[in-house]
Amino acid sequence: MPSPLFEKIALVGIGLIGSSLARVIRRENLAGHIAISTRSAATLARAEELGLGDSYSTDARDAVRDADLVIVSVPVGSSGAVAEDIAPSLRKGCILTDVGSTKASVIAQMQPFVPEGVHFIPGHPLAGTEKSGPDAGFADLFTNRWCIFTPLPDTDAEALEKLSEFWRRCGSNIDTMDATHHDMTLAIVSHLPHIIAYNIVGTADDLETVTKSEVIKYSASGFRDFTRLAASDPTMWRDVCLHNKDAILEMLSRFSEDLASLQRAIRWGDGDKLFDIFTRTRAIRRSIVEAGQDTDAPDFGRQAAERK
Ligand SMILES: NC(=O)C1=CN([C@@H]2O[C@H](COP(=O)(O)OP(=O)(O)OC[C@H]3O[C@@H](n4cnc5c(N)ncnc54)[C@H](O)[C@@H]3O)[C@@H](O)[C@H]2O)C=CC1
Ligand SMILES: O=C(O)C(=O)Cc1ccc(O)cc1
Repeated sequence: MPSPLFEKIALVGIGLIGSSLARVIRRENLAGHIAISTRSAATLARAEELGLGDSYSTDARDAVRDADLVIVSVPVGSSGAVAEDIAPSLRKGCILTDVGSTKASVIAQMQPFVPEGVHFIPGHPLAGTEKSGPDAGFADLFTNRWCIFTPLPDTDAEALEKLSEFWRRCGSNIDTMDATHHDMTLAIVSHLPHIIAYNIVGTADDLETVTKSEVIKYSASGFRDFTRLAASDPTMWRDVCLHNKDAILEMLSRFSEDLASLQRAIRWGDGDKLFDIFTRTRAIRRSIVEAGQDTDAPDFGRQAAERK
């Protein structure tokens, strides 16, 4: 077993992502000490019952003191308040990172509070589920998933490499990009799918002719995938929408234009157009599967291991 990468890791927020980190940090022996902090006493008590850490506090300042890695895993709208709270207790030389689904807003909220000598490296693991809370996490969540960093111009290369090594040991592949590009990309591949899911499930629920029991009865199809996404945490997704507003609105307007074009093809019976669009999108799915990127495939783990 290699020696721990960090002496003390502080996890601020112990929901799906924080608790998955706690579990993989323990399994891979990545920290000499895991300090856990979260706002709610009940959540903290549950984390303790689950044995996720070595120390527990509702006071984030206590948890981060002497930590050489601090990971903030809270809804993106709370990042600024957390940064302001913990700033005076951060150890000089420590790495401060986050896992938020949006990056420009998190940087704007957190950076002003980052003390001189602390390495702030914004991050985002592209791994998750519709579940939340400390019971929902699992150690393999990050296996063969991307973790994207959006470093700032003055980010220390050594600190970035150390944090990359941490995420590699959590099982992830690393990529870096600027925050604006991240937010645009994630708006289309992650934020819009969730918004569309919330919308379609809400629409179905509103329809008086499609009673709730029919929604349940016939949902063993594409609709079922939407209901999974639409069960995602409301606080988290409210914050994503409010904090990636411009990119989401841009992608929604493109989406609406393309949907209107599809609607027109259906209205006018333009079968060729429909066939062309559906053929193009099928090719995209096939290229994902052929590239071995279909993480839902039953043998994805094996395929990924063989590629390494
Ligand atoms: N759920 C997912 O699939 C993914 C989520 N993310 C990001 O990870 C972050 C955390 O999400 P989850 O773990 O899913 O959420 P969660 O709802 O499971 O957990 C959030 C945690 O933050 C704590 N918290 C909330 N406000 C706080 C505050 N002001 N101070 C201290 N603690 C606070 C809660 O008590 C809870 O422990 C979010 O920023 C989200 O955008 C990133 C990748 C995937
Ligand atoms: O559950 C799913 O399908 C997800 O897409 C999970 C997810 C949600 C938010 C992120 O920022 C990253 C991953």
